[in-house]
Amino acid sequence: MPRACPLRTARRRVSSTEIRSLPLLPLPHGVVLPDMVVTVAAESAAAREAMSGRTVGDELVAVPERDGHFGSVGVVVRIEQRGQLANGADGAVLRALRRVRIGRGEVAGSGALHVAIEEVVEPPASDAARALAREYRVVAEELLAAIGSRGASALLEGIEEPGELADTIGWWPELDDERRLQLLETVDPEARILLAVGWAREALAEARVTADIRDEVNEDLERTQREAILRRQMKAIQDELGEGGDGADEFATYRARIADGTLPTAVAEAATKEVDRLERMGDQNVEAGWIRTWLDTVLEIPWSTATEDALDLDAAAQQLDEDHAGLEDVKERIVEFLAVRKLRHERSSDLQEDSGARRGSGTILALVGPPGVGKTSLGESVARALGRRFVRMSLGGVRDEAEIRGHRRTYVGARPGRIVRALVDAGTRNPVILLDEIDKVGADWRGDPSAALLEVLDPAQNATFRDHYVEHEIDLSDVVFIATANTLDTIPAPLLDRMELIPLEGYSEDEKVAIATRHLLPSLLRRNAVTAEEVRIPDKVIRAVVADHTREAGVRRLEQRLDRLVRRAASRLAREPETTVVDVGLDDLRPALGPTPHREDPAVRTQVPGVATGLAVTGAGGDVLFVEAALLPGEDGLTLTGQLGDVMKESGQIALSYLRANRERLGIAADLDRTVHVHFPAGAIPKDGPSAGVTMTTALVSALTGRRVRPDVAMTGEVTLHGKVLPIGGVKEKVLAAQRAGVTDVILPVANGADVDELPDAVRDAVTIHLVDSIPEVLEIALTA
Ligand SMILES: Nc1ncnc2c1ncn2[C@@H]1O[C@H](COP(=O)(O)OP(=O)(O)OP(=O)(O)O)[C@@H](O)[C@H]1O
Repeated sequence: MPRACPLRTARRRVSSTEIRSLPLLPLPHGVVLPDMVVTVAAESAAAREAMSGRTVGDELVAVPERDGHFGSVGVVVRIEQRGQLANGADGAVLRALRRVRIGRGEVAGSGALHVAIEEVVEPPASDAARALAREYRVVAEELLAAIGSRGASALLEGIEEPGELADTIGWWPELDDERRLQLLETVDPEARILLAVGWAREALAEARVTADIRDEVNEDLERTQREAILRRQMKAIQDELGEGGDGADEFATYRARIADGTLPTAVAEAATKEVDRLERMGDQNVEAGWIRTWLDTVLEIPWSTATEDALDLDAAAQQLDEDHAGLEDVKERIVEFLAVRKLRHERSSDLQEDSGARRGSGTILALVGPPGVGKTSLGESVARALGRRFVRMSLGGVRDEAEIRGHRRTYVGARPGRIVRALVDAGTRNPVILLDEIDKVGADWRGDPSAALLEVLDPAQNATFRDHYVEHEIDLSDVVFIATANTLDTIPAPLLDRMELIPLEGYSEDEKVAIATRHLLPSLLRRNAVTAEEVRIPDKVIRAVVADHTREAGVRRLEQRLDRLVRRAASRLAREPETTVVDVGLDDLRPALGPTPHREDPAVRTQVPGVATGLAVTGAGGDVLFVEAALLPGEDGLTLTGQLGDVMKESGQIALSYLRANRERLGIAADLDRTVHVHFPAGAIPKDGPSAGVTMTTALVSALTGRRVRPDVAMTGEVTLHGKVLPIGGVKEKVLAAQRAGVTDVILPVANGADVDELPDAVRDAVTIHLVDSIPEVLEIALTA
């Protein structure tokens, strides 16, 4: 809120410290900022008095007046012109010169109110203000370009001072008066340019959305008009050829399609009405195009076309095995899911009363895991096993409810939502629809797509799903929905409740090599039209690609790298007729794939005391992360940096409190009443969770005692105030990440013992797992002597 102070009208002489006084021109509407030229009507008595007897060249001070209060800052204005305005009122053209603070007021002999003004001396611009000014220039130019007013940016060119530049945001016509007032009263140039940058960015975002909507509308209108013109031309040509193109054929075709008995009665009736309307309307009407699009959509929806389910569970299990190496648990759970479906199907007549149980499967499978672990391809396998069509629907970045449920037909550019489009793509009413990246659905002012998804996924409601565009109920109860997600954190709870979660973890090196030889390579060879006899890639080469040229939880990048090797070999075969076999060896990796990518190496990072190697799970799988701790002079306290969430900050506090309480036992001689700084590098990535507790504590003890952390040790675990180590999630992901980073020893909470038993043998052979119960045990293993 702008600051306002009641006008003080003490009848006394202006004190000598107040520099000068000027007649006060009240501004009940609008705000005048320095450098503006404005026309003002002397409407109120106060304004008339202020202007009476003033001529061109005289100065006044213009001060915003709101609810009988004057602001504390005004602008000195010079009269440029006097005269009558178009409405007969007395008026003047004023040029605003500079900001001044308003002091005491006094009524002069003429009856006009004079106020003392104090010149504002702006401090020299700081570096921060100059940086903001540069930023402002960039944003303002983009803003002007977005509204098609590029030339106007020249106006900013001559303005050097950040404070002056900030005032130009006041010219933006959409800026409201309250903000203009705030701008006027913000005397500090750095604070002012900061405001201007923020508002300019906001205006830019709005202008972009408006431009997008305009483009969409124009595009649709253009398309409709173009279609109308083409139809007219087609008709003219048909007339010329004597083919009697009076459109009768088109209507007859629509009517025949409606009459073929596949549409539900209500839909058939509505469609017939639309054909009648179209027939009456004539091609010139833009609406004709919209009706045709609607009819085409409705007629394309597979209202009653369905595939017959193959419910042979052994065949399904075999299909899943053929398509995927490993993943035994996952495949087993999918077969269980199919078994339940089969039972429901067979017993559906017994379940007549319970419509929820009768319809569909009741639950939705959700495959959750890092990228490239085979979630999409498992979905495809399920479709193949059931003998159903498969459609993938990517939900990444969907923020608009209409994306799911369609736009109403009254909306220009309306079209059906993705669910309907997926059914049309499948061509059957009972496909497998993969809702890809359900964790990336977001909500904003356009509505919440997850509400629409909830309806789609709810067996009690999805038999009567309504798309806004189609305007009729569509039965989705026979669709099998499978969702995929990288993480559960961002999935709204009500959606999660509907889903049966199947976690997929990352693959170990051996598993990756097996997937590559059994699945990826054969299909890559086929795709590049060569055989395994012609292009030979031995296991040791694949292993080297896995270990040195990829660093991922899944096999997506591995597939790309192998594809590059196969393509190079295939192109050699094509170019050199004398070559019949290409043996890809270790020496070929560097020329084909480039140097091995740079790694954050724990051995390098932990060369100084105060750095410990932790393990974390991100949306992309497991990863190592380093925690740095340092002791600084200053007040006692804890500084945590690196974009940490609240839970992580709390575990920092816990670590420090534990150290304070156990100083002697831990051999800490350093003074703990100083500032302790803990930083998580990769500061651009937000991090949260309690599992970095042991890593923080270890880094702190290392910094405080000067003992380095062993370079080959990585750790994870939550810590309590008493130094107990509690269990954490994502053990397999974390251990695999440690192995990829060349770590040989991993410290885990003892309560995670069961997870360790589940690790592949090869992984357990490669790294030594230490199960610990308390911090002293961690330090014993992790710190060097
Ligand atoms: N266990 C496996 N056996 C055989 N092939 C696999 C296995 N896991 C992954 N793949 C293959 O790896 C490739 C990438 O898998 P897919 O696209 O299914 O990953 P995803 O988990 O869906 O990833 P994203 O989350 O990025 O969509 C595919 O070619 C897939 O066939």
